[in-house]
Amino acid sequence: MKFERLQLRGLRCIGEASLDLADGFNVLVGANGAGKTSVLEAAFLLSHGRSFRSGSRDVLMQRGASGLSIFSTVRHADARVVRLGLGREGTRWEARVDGTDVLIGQLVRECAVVCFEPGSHALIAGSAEERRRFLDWGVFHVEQDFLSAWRRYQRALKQRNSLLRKESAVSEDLYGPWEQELARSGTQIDQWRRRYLDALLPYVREQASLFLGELGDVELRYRPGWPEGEDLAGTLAMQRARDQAKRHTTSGVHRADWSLSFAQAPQREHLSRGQEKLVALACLLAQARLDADHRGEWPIICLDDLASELDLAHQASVVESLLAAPAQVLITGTEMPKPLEQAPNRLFHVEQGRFTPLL
Ligand SMILES: Nc1ncnc2c1ncn2[C@@H]1O[C@H](COP(=O)(O)OP(=O)(O)OP(=O)(O)O)[C@@H](O)[C@H]1O
Repeated sequence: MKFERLQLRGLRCIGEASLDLADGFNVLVGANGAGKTSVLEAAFLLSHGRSFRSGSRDVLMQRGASGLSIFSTVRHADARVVRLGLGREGTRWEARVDGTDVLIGQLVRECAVVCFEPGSHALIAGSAEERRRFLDWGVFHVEQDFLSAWRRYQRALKQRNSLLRKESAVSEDLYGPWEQELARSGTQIDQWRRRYLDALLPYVREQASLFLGELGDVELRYRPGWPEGEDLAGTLAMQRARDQAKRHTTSGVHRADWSLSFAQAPQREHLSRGQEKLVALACLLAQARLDADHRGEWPIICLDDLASELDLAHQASVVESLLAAPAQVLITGTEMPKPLEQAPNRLFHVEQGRFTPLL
């Protein structure tokens, strides 16, 4: 899939801009603070409904502006075209698909964007929440019922936690239905995640051998969030007294995690900072490839400041693998990335939120 014309208004330093994007590599070059990353942020926002660099969408709105909007047509591999919009007027955020109001969460069904940026190494070095988010994004795209199971799980978790936090004693019977729901939806989510990681492993191996061949073979390990082999309903009932003391649910899929280990770097602490970034990139591109095989088209790939994140040889192998994909890529830099000097499909010079096409 690809963005055709990306139209932005009132986003950070961008007053108004319209970018006609090409099929392959779109390179945005400009000084620090010029507004390059803001374009990637807009692309990501249009697919995920959230920014990759700040928790709140509201900070994206240009200071003093009355509204923010992002529009784009997305052309799919089967030639289907959808028009996506996301914006805020006053205090309300709204999303549209082909002119019809939709929930912001529905945008992700229409358009997939994968983004590698300076914060991406958190996938390896950050909290388990980052890794669960990565995993669930992948599962969501292959398992139709994932979202509804996830919502049922979250609702039951909220209810059980609120029972655990009650000051006065509550009947133990009240826990039963919520624990059964947690076990039912949680066990389903657990199975989907394991299946997804099994499917992802060959893709991770392929990407990792390209970027990190010196580290040897890679394995993925999933930790479910409760003792392996135990039944979740039984664990929850058994741990109720402990959870009451802690005032929250300490076991379940919301506590799961996964990790990678390489033959030559069995623990994360064995990786250099640069290797952490490369592992994160290998995982993101592996997920993009799996997604491409599943839906028959590549997600849109955003690479923020690749030249300062990776050395030249690794930049070249990333570019080479994406040229072969083929994917639409949006890439930023203070200078033209060397491996793209010969052939960017489109080049924009960025200055103070304005975009000048040079190619
Ligand atoms: N809410 C806002 N309103 C107006 N301007 C903002 C707002 N938020 C951020 N900015 C400004 O917008 C610009 C954002 O730039 P962006 O991060 O896109 O730059 P960049 O070209 O990617 O820079 P770098 O190369 O330093 O990463 C910065 O100059 C920042 O000060």
